Amino acid sequence: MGGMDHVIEARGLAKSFTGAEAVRGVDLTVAAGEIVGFLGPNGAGKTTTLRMLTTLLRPTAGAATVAGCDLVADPAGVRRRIGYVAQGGTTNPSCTVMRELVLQARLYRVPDPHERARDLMARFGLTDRPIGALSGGQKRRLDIALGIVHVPALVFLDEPTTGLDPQSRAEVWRHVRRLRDEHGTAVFLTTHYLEEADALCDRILIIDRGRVIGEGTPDDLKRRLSGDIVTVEIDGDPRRARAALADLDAVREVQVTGGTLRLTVEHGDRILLQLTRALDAGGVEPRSVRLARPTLDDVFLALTSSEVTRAA
Ligand SMILES: Nc1ncnc2c1ncn2[C@@H]1O[C@H](COP(=O)(O)OP(=O)(O)OP(=O)(O)O)[C@@H](O)[C@H]1O
Repeated sequence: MGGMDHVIEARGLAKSFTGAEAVRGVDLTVAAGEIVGFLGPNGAGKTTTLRMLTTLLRPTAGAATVAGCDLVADPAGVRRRIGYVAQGGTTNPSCTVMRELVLQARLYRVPDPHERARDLMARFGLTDRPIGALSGGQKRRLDIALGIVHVPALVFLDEPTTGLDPQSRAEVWRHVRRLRDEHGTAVFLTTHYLEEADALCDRILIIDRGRVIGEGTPDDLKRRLSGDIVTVEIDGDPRRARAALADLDAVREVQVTGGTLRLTVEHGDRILLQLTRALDAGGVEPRSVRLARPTLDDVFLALTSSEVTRAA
């Protein structure tokens, strides 16, 4: 670990406010070009962690390297090298899109501010209008364009699609993916939408009560929870079906309800054929076989509510 392959490396990052430990020792790494989502219930410590990583809040303990600079020793270096898109943005409604982009480009000493502004407008599908006249989705796209005007290797997005309709949300996701795919930009984002984390993120960190309690790709997290669920409907004797499946290692659990078998399996996509062959061999004809994965909502609820039980 370490070196230029990681744009964030944090160890034991903590923040106490008088009377409250908001973040209690967070370790995290983000690789170059990675899209990482930070999820957690209200008050979990997401914003506090994000504010520490973007130098807006000084950690009480711990250390981090962000975009190659030491967070505590060189906050100005971190600020120059990262992009930060705050919740709700900070733009002036009477200013126009072009002017705002040019100003931001000048602020970051981008070589040709007008050229850069035009390029970003084309890329984010924006025309030059007063910012106050933009739709919610266009405004968010402008916020992101402003955050990356200086081509940072890492951009922080705080709840990038909160309040947007599904279509505008999908549009923002498409732009975030393009940032990564075309420019290798790493993205660290907070979100309350599990569907967003699932669709957009390479990796997810789940934080609760100031600690990271789960981490992995969306698929890893779902698999770790309970495996996949295969539902098999049969016409004949369910006992016969159960016996036919008894020798399959990948089947962890079988529940029978009438003519329906609900199997908990490892890697459902890989064993579907094996499963139907075993049924064939046992002389059982399935009427239907369906594969379903647990959703990220299931994972999130299981992790955060088990934490509550443990603490109680
Ligand atoms: N300036 C502050 N002074 C005192 N306590 C604070 C301060 N900022 C945050 N906290 C507390 O720290 C904890 C974590 O807050 P934080 O805003 O980081 O959570 P969050 O995960 O971002 O929540 P949300 O999803 O609601 O935005 C909360 O209990 C909050 O009340």
